Amino acid sequence: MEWFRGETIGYGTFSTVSLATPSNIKGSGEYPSLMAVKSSNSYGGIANEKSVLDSLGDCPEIVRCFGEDQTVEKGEKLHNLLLEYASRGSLASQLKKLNGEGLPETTVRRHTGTVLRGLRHIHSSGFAHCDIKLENILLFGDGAVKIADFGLARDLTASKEGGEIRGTPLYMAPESVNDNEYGAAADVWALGCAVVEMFSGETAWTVEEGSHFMSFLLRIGVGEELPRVPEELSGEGKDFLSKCFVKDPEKRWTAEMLLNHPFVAVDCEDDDYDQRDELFLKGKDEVSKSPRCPFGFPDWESTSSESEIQYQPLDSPVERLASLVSERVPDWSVSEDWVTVR
Ligand SMILES: Nc1ncnc2c1ncn2[C@@H]1O[C@H](COP(=O)(O)OP(=O)(O)OP(=O)(O)O)[C@@H](O)[C@H]1O
Repeated sequence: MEWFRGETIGYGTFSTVSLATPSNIKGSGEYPSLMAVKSSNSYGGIANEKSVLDSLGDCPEIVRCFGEDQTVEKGEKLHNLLLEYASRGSLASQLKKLNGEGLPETTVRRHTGTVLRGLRHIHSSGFAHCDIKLENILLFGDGAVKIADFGLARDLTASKEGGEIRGTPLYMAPESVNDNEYGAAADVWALGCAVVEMFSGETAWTVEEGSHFMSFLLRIGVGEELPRVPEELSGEGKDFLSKCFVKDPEKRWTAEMLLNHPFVAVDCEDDDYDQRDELFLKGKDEVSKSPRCPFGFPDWESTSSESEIQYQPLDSPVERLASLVSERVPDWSVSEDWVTVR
C-alpha cells in the first residue's frame, strides 16, 4: 500500500509516530483513511513488533497493524509500521491534562479490565509485553482502549539468551531487577503500577530528589517495600493491587485470575464516558513522548534493541544492580528526558 506521511503525533525512544493516509483513499479497501505510522531507522524493534502483532492476531484490546514497509526520507532509510490510529492519544497524555489529578475509580476499573483482557490474550498466546505503562495504553475516539508498543515483547517459548534489560525502571518487577526475568507475571506487576498512576496521577514509587538510582532498584528488588497503594482507593482496589504487588512472581495473580477480581469484574456499560473523559475528548493532544523513566537517570545508557545491554550472570542482586549503574547521583527532577533500557 502506498501512503502519505502526515503530522508527527508521538515520539518514542527509537521511533517517531506520525499520521498516515493511504495515497489512494478510494482504492485502499481494507485500510482506514487515517492511520498511525511508527518509523525508525533501526530495524530490530519494528521487526519484533510486527512479528509479535502478527502472532497475536486480531484482539479488540490490542492495537491493529496494517503492515510494514521501508522508505527513504531525507536520505535516511526508515522502517515503518502502519498501525490503527488512536485519536485520543495515550493514557499518559490524557493524564497530563489533569495536572496531577488521577482518573475517577470507575474509569480506572474499566481501563484496567480492558488491559487485563489484552494481557490475557498476549500471555495465552505465549508472549509477555515487557513494557506495560501508561504511554503504551492508547485511547480511541469510540472509547476503545488498546495496548500498543510491542517493540520489547518477548516470546516466552524462546530461550532466554543474552539477558538484555527491558522496560521502564519505575514499572520493573522484582524478578526483572534481580534475575532478569521478564515473564507474564512482570506484566501484571507493571499493570499494578499503571493502576496506581491512573488513579492518583502519581507514579507508584516515590523517589526522593538526590537519591541514587541503584538504591531505587534495590528498593524494588531486595527490600520489603512495595509500590505505594493510594489511601483513597476503595477496598476492592487495594485488594486488587495486593494481588499484583506480590514479590514472588509464582505467587502473583495472573491476568486470567485478576479478571475475576471484583475490582474489574463489574459492568461498567453505563459509565462509558464520565466528565473527565468528555474533557479529554475536547482537548487536542500535544505531540507526546514515550518516556522510559521520569527522572533523568544519567547512569542508564540508551541502546537500541539491535545492540542490547549484555551482562554476565552475577551472584547476588546487589552485584547485578551494581553492574548496571554507575556511581553518579542522578538528577531526580522530573523531566521529559527518560532514559531507555532495552
Ligand atoms: N497507533 C497510535 N496512535 C496514536 N498515537 C500513537 C500510536 N502509537 C504510538 N503513538 C504515540 O507515540 C508515542 C510513542 O510510541 P511508541 O511507544 O510505540 O514508540 P516507542 O519508540 O516504542 O517508544 P518507547 O520509548 O516506549 O519504546 C506513544 O506514547 C503515543 O503517544
